[in-house]
Amino acid sequence: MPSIDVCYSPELLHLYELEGKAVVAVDILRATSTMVTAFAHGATDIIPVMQLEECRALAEQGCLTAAERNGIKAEGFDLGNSPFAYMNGKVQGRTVAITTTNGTRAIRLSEAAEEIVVGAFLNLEAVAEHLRALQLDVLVVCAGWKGKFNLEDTLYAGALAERLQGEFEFENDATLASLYLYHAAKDDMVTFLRQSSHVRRLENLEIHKDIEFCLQHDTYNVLPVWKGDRLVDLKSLGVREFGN
Ligand SMILES: O=C(O)[C@H](CS(=O)(=O)O)OP(=O)(O)O
Ligand SMILES: [Mg+2]
Repeated sequence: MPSIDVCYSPELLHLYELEGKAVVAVDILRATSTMVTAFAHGATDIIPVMQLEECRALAEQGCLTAAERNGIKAEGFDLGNSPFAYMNGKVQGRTVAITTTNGTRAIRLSEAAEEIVVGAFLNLEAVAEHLRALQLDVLVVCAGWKGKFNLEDTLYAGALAERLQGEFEFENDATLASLYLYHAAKDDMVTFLRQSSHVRRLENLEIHKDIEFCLQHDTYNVLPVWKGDRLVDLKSLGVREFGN
């Protein structure tokens, strides 16, 4: 039986073997939720990069550029990190180059893995289905916040563990702890997260709508995976609700 484990921060990745594993990179608020939304609304591919300058330079290759630092859209870029900015047709048929505070870092630091999948509550079942078919050991890599633990990515790890329970062995207590937290939170995650650091940090930025949206389960049948130097959607393009 394959296993599932959870790494609470990209800074802890040196403790884990990535070779031969499937990494699920997650940054619920908001980078990976936004990437999933971008694919659901027609983005052809996404290039996650770590630095603002690297991202800016990709405009010359015809990319739409998206950048966020500390919750705010960085100046001079086409888009920020709100999923709602990706729903208006702007990304249809386009390559999006994106850099965010935490999420793009989690993806790029996982490149030694056999497979990198981008996870969010929005595409939870699409990722679970893919992992069942792959039969590789899984490591959920939480983006956290600036190297530290966060609650929302841990809840996602718990939700994925719940979907895979019985089919994947729980590698250690990190998976179990994530699952217990998810059980405590799942009936009302918005309230559960009210005291969390991200929600408190960004409460003045009026992103409550974003938070509620990013906590919705199974909205999109989208499966972003790392291919070469970018993310592509294995389920291909277009706006689809789950099950269609
Ligand atoms: O835009 C976000 O939600 C966060 C901002 S912050 O780092 O929590 O201030 O960035 P992300 O890379 O999506 O975690
Ligand atoms: Mg985050």
